[in-house]
Amino acid sequence: MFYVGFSIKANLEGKFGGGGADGSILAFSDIETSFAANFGLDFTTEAFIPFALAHNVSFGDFVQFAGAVGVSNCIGGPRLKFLAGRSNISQPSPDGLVPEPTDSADKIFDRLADIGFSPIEVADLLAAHSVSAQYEVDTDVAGSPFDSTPDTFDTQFFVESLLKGTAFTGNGEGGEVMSPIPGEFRLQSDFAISRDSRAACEWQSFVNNHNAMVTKFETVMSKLATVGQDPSNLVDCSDVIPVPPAAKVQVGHLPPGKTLDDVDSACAATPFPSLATQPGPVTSVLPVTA
Ligand code: HEM
Repeated sequence: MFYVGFSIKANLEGKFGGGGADGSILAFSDIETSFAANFGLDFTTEAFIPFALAHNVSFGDFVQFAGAVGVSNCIGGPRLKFLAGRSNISQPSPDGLVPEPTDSADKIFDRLADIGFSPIEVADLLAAHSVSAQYEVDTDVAGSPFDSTPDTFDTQFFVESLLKGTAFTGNGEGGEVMSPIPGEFRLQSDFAISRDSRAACEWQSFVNNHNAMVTKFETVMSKLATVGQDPSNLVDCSDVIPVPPAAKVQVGHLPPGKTLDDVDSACAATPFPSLATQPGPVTSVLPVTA
């Protein structure tokens, strides 16, 4: 839900490449929620639009405000910067700008480079999947989360995404690959990025460093929130964003039953850190209720 339709390349070529973080997904929700990559976001846009209108806030500001408040509710979450003052005039984004779970790492890195993000920054952004679940990739297992602690903004997503996959949680279609824990859903895109040499060391660096993960996420989210905008025209209203509950742990753990042998080490420069295995029986992960 944080994505922005924008293309530096198209804009340079004189074509409309999307207005960036301009709230066009709310202004033109009927058009943009019909794009395959935005499937299911109609529930969110329907909920957001009346709030933004009732409080006379631009759609672009409202999307960023809702995202910042949303993640601030998560234990260990970031306190995202919130800049206000985006214009409420936008055009519908072109289709095809939002990455899909079936995309290769090359395709995603090219797409994100076209809005100004490096592969390392893509890894930083994907901390968002620490508090995420899927509802639309496989509706039969709606709510299956991307890590075993979807209510906590912790490093488990980075740990568990590097474990060898053993079984499908869903039907294995639409961008699902095998996950290491029953009930956990793994996107092919996360699998590919976590093991790609351009992002793998950044990805691995977070497994035992919660603060670095949060700080880097805050930085890249500031950038994402102003794609297509001139930040000097916006006013810093970050004081209105709540302070998230503090993280309980800095270092991730291997889930019960897993050892370092189950890790796909993908960073050539540094060995995977020696994480403890959580004691107890092997469990499965329950779906998140929306
Ligand atoms: C880089 C490529 C990315 C791909 C291919 C991707 C793909 C996906 C997919 C397929 C889902 C499940 C949607 C559903 O079935 O309901 C999802 C969920 C989510 N993603 Fe991403 N994502 C990417 C990057 C990001 C980024 C950069 C952010 C934020 C900074 C983000 C935030 C989220 C959130 C918050 C959810 C959970 C939505 C919910 O719980 O309803 N994703 N992502």
